[in-house]
Amino acid sequence: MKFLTQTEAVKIDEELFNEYKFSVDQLMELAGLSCAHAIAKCYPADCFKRVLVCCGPGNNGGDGLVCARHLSFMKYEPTIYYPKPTAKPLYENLSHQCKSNGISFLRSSPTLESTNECYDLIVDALFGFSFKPPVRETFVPITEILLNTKIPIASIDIPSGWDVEKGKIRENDFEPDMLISLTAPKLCAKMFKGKYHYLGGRFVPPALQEKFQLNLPEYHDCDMCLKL
Ligand SMILES: NC(=O)C1=CN([C@@H]2O[C@H](COP(=O)(O)OP(=O)(O)OC[C@H]3O[C@@H](n4cnc5c(N)ncnc54)[C@H](O)[C@@H]3O)[C@@H](O)[C@H]2O)[C@H](O)CC1
Ligand SMILES: [K+]
Repeated sequence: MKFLTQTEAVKIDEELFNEYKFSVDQLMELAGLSCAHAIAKCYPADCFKRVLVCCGPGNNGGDGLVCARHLSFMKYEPTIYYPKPTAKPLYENLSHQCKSNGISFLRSSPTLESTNECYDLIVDALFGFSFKPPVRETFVPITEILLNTKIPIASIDIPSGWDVEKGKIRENDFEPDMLISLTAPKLCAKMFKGKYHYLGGRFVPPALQEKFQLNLPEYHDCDMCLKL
């Protein structure tokens, strides 16, 4: 299986939109749904009910909003922390759908103590493959919580803050318990040492897989995600 550079990840994304005519909403829905499925396989709702979903300003954050909505249908109780909501219809609609499904949004940053006390699992949907270090000020408190909490963290696509290609290179980069690589793993995933690595985003057309020589393993039956 191929591990993608940042440029390859961006190129595949562009081809899905431009050549294959997917809309971002379509892919985000499938990506977020596959993350919820992978999480449900590893952290059952009866033990990991209270989930803090941390969402960033880009599409990784959008995946998080979709994931939170699906988790709420799977007997979890998600809470969303979305410190920099993006003023675009896509994100506003996703937020609205979460609220309409009874999911609450935190008004201010949680503390390490409140996080440890109130949640059983954290979903990291802060940054994906377009992240450029260093982490900007708004997101510093939450990344410090991710670094110091003992609650398991499931990262969507990239552990937020990691270099997309070189991985965990900074002292304060946190170590997630789970990584769900979307489309194909990025190079940083080679450094992942957590318990569960899943592949999600079962939407890559065979011709595109071939063109980028992704060499993806086969998904089973009707599964949305695959344990790597
Ligand atoms: N093809 C696929 O597999 C799909 C993947 N999806 C998800 O989309 C992300 C990539 O999304 P993108 O919008 O390009 O970027 P990010 O979410 O990674 O982040 C951009 C966002 O973050 C801000 N930002 C960047 N660096 C920093 C920083 N140092 N500090 C603070 N903020 C930062 C930037 O300004 C933007 O606002 C991919 O990983 C998947 O998760 C799609 O959902 C479906 C298709
Ligand atoms: K992430």
